[in-house]
Amino acid sequence: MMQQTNHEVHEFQAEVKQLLNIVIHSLYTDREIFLRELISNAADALEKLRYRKITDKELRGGDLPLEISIELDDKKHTLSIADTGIGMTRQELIENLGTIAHSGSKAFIQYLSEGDQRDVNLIGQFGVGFYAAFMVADRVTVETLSWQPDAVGCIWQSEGIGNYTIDTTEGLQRGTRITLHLKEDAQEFAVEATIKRIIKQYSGFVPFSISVNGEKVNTVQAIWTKNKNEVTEEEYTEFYKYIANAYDEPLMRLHFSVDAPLTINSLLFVPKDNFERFGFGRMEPGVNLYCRKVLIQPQAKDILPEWLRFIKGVVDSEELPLNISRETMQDSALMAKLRKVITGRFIKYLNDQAKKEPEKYKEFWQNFGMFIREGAATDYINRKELVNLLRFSSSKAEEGQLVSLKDYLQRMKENQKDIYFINGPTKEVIETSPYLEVFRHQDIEVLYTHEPVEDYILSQLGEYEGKKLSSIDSADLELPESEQQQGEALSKEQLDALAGWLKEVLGDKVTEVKESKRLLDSPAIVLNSDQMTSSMHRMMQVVNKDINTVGPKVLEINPYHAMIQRLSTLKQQDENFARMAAEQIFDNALISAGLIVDPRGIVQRMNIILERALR
Ligand SMILES: Nc1ncnc2c1ncn2[C@@H]1O[C@H](COP(=O)(O)OP(=O)(O)OP(=O)(O)O)[C@@H](O)[C@H]1O
Repeated sequence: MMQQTNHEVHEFQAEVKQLLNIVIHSLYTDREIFLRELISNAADALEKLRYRKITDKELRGGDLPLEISIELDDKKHTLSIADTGIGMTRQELIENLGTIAHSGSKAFIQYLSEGDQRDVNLIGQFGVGFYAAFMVADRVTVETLSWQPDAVGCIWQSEGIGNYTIDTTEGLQRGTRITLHLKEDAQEFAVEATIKRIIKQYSGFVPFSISVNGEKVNTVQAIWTKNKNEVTEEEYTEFYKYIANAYDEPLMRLHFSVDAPLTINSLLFVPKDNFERFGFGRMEPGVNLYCRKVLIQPQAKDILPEWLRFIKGVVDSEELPLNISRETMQDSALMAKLRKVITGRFIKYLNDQAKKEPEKYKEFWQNFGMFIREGAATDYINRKELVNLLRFSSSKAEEGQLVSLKDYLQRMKENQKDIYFINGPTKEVIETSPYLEVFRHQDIEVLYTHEPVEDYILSQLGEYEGKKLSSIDSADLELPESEQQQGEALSKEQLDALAGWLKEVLGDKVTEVKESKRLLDSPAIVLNSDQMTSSMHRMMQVVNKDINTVGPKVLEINPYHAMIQRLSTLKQQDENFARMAAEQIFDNALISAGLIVDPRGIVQRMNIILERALR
């Protein structure tokens, strides 16, 4: 190996420079969060060491107590925070404190640099925590020695502008000491009372001893192993803030213990916000796996199904062997059992919440409904229960009111065989579409779906409690019996002739043209004869970047509609113009179905039609 030079100058990665620039040059009210970020990194390093101790015999400083010590010097205006965790090698220093690896962080920096008063409190959630030190310091020194027996002690230093240096050094003990040389306007952070208050506020639940100038300031406790009535609301909230890296209160909480088939103590939280909704990329799982209060795996991947990645919390099971390796964890029967119990319990909890606290469930649904839908679409084991958690708006729901399949079932008409649904981007758009006409007329409720995945779930499901689930843009729909429409209509012969002619004009775009039994006010409607709904077709158009991927449609026409009657006459008098009108009627129907139509043809046609109308 090449001899390392003692002194090296490195440049920060471009994203880090950008981030530091934001951190240094903007004024934030909550600068004190920097401390929580550093404490949380120290605690992570200690957790990792605790794990190493179980798996690696060859470990430096095996007898050192696992703790965090903060030293303040209000004369020199410094704050230092030391931990006896895993430390970092020279290479790790370069990777960890010179670059940003997490892809979500890049999106986050983008977000921060776009607004004036962006919420910098989000910093901790995007893996850029360490750099928060530069909110209060104009120089930061990191002294560190890795747990690995052959590692060399290193000193990292930077003023947060452009570059940093690394030197090697002797005489360090295992772990990391970070020293902040406080800015002139941040010298309150060398005051003992201030620091103690901040620790109490943000880091009360760090599971390692924290001392300030030699005096211990926190009480270490694993509240998930306690009884519910022994834990206060404040303790729960504080614990949540600690494990979820959050600054607010959780939306929901589930604390439970089971003894069979496994001994489990678990404390799970649903956060207030869902960052995935805002385009910050896919969330990492947020549940830590413990065995008798010892962290076995942080952010464990296999303890919950993927769609539950929004949950933060702790699962502690006595049956987990302490030295279980991450590989065996993945496919062990034990993990599968744990996953089954916890997932089942959480789904049941949500169902109970929906009954007990409907308003809260509504808030949950608005933020996290996407995960429930994902679960219902992908998790075959739990689909049956997840379906009960789905919510929809509907033709009978008030603005903002949510309807479950069960609600629908309860108020269904006696002779009604199907549960009807229809897709569309919003409630307003759906309610002006022709699909609803006959259902509104007969006072039959229709559920509204807004995402293709909902249509996918409902069609996969096929039926609910013995009632068929039917999309009302389907061609072969068994319509409820309705009374004959009144008024003037095309005769049977006229209708057949018009339908035949339309089929010829529209060619491959339609499989069939026929009289509609479901229209009252609209001239025509397009329907699907495959198993897809129009929103699924639309998604295909977008994914394939080709609007022609929509298969042929069934076109139904309304013989009572004046436009259809005139078209029937016009096709004899001026066939060219009638063809144009027919194509326009068809395109209008596609648009009503929410499909993408080539605007060029429409505009050209509309100009000719308008010119004639304005004559
Ligand atoms: N005290 C420490 N001991 C050992 N490694 C550390 C320490 N502080 C930081 N690191 C390393 O530096 C990396 C970057 O830290 P940073 O706070 O920027 O992000 P993070 O900790 O990964 O993300 P988050 O703050 O969201 O937990 C950490 O992942 C860790 O590997």
